Amino acid sequence: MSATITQHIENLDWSLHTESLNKKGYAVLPEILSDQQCKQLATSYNDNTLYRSTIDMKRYQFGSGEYKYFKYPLPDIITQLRQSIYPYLAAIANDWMSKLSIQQRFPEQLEALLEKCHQAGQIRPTPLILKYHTGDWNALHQDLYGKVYFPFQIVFFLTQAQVDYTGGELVMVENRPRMQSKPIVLQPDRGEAVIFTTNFRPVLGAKGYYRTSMRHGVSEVRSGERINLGIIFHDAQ
Ligand SMILES: O=C(O)CCC(=O)C(=O)O
Ligand SMILES: [Fe+2]
Repeated sequence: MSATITQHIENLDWSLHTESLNKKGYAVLPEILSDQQCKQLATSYNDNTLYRSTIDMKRYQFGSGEYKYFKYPLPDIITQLRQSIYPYLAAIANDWMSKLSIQQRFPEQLEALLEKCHQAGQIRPTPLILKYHTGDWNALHQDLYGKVYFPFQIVFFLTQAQVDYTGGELVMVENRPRMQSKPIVLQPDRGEAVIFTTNFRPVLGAKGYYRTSMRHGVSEVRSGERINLGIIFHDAQ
């Protein structure tokens, strides 16, 4: 694994990000990717040897825009990010399962989670790269892809808001049982990343922990071109 990415991930303030995930269901990671890395990943959108499929979002009524799923073996940088971030999130995931009295526990290393996916017939890689132009958007959704799913995912911003595009905010909606939903709207800088809840998280109420579920999407891009990298940890059916 590349020392620089692993080191960089180790040096993040994980107690701060853990607190943010526990309190809000998301955390913004500062300056994860360099401008050069963002540029390289964004350019690789056009290299079709890297992908297993291309999705026209309009065709599936997912919104408007296009995305591509990477094939295995993933580009090194994606493998490194996925492997080095996973253990921090697995610890939080297990704490969440225990708070919600759910038996399930997640392994400490990504390889073991992927093994579980494979045993469940989920063998296709899920990291993806998304490209939106003026007028494009992404409907609110969840990325579960099968019985085995990890409660966190990450989206990396490869283009710069107000420079490369306007609009195109990352939108999250938290469904609170018997209450109105909470909207969250973020527009991080290029190189930053947002970790968020894939499905649900524990919230402490008067009678103990209850679940709130989260969906995410992207508001309409008003101008320009917006390219993001999504890292989902479980494989798909
Ligand atoms: O384009 C975005 O910011 C969101 C992409 C997305 O839905 C994902 O990464 O799962
Ligand atoms: Fe998504």
